[in-house]
Amino acid sequence: MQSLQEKASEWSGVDSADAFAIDNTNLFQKLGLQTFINLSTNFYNRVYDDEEEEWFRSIFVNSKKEEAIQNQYEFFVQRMGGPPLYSQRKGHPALIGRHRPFPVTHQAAERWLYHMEKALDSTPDIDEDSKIKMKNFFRHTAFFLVAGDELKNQNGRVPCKHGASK
Ligand code: HEM
Repeated sequence: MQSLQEKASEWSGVDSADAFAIDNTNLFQKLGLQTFINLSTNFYNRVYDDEEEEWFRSIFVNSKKEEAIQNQYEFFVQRMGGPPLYSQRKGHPALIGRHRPFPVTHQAAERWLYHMEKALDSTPDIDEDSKIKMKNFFRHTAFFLVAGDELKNQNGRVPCKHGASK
C-alpha cells in the first residue's frame, strides 16, 4: 500500500526532496516574523473574501479569521526554522488530526493553493528562491492532508504524526 507521503508526492507532483527543501535553509531567519504574519494575513483575507467559490469559504465558517491567521503563521514560523510558537501554545501540530473536521478534498487543496500562491506573490519581501521552496512544501502538504482525509473516510482512524510537522 502507498504511504501518505507517496500519495502526497504523486498527487501534488512534488517529490519529497523538493517538498522538504525548506529544511535546507532557515527561511525564518531569512524572511523574519513580520513576513510570515503578512503572508498568513494576506492568505486568510483572500479565503474569507472568496466569493467565486462559496463552498470553499464556507469550510472556514466556524473559525475566527484572527485566530486562523495566528494558528497558521505560528505553524509556518516553527516549521521553517523559527521558535516553536505553535507548539508552545497548542501542542503538536498533528495536521491530519486537526483537519479532520474539514472536507480536505483534491478540489479544496487546489483552492487553498490558489489563494496561497496569490498571497505569496503579493506579500512583499519574499525572494524567488524562498517562494519556490514554500510553494513546493505547501503543495506537497496540501495533498498529504488530502491523503489523510481519504484515510479517515476509509477507516475512521487517523495517524497523529507526519513529516510535515516538527
Ligand atoms: C488542503 C486544503 C486545506 C484546507 C481545506 C484547510 C482548512 C483548514 C481549516 C478550515 C482550518 C481551521 C482554521 C483555524 O481555526 O485555524 C485549518 C487550520 C489549519 N491549517 Fe489548514 N487547510 C488546508 C491546507 C493546509 C496546509 C497545506 C497547511 C500547512 C502547510 C495547513 C495548516 C493549517 C494549520 C497549522 C491550521 C491550524 C490548526 C489548529 O491549530 O487547529 N492547512 N485548515
